[in-house]
Amino acid sequence: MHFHILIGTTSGNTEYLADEVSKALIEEGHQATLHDQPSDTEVPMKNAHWLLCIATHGAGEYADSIYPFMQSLTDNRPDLSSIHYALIGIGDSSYDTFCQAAQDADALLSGLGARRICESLTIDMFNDLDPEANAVNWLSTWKSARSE
Ligand SMILES: Cc1cc2nc3c(=O)[nH]c(=O)nc-3n(C[C@H](O)[C@H](O)[C@H](O)COP(=O)(O)O)c2cc1C
Repeated sequence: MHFHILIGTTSGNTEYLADEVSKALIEEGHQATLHDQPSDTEVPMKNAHWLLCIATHGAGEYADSIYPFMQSLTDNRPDLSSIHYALIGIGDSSYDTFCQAAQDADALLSGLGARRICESLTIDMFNDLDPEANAVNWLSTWKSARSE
């Protein structure tokens, strides 16, 4: 299966995490394409599996690299009914707006018809000692949801 990994990062932590997830998928024989500046000309907008890895910045805002893509979805409202997605939110629980961007992305995508296939993972950079390992472990949740 081919997975498109959409990265929302400002300072690079999420890119590192997405790389580790991508390696784990490839080791299992899947294809993975990393989109470090997602755009609707490059990310397949039909019949695709997306894994969004999104950090929250500002006061609950999308991280810089994915902000334009999310804005484009908000403005253009494409039909995403053939998209399956899963979501890893990255944030810091010392902020009131903990992982707000991932929650907003979830609401936006489901409102455009995309189907989330498993519970999202929330990574707390304040407390989580090994975020990359947590994300790779969580992949098994996603994989078992796909096989149902
Ligand atoms: C200026 C700034 C604002 C932040 N705002 C939030 C926030 O509102 N909510 C949250 O959960 N985390 C917030 N964070 C924490 C980041 O999500 C966390 O540091 C994350 O690892 C950044 O990922 P990145 O390196 O991929 O950009 C903020 C971090 C910074 C530096």
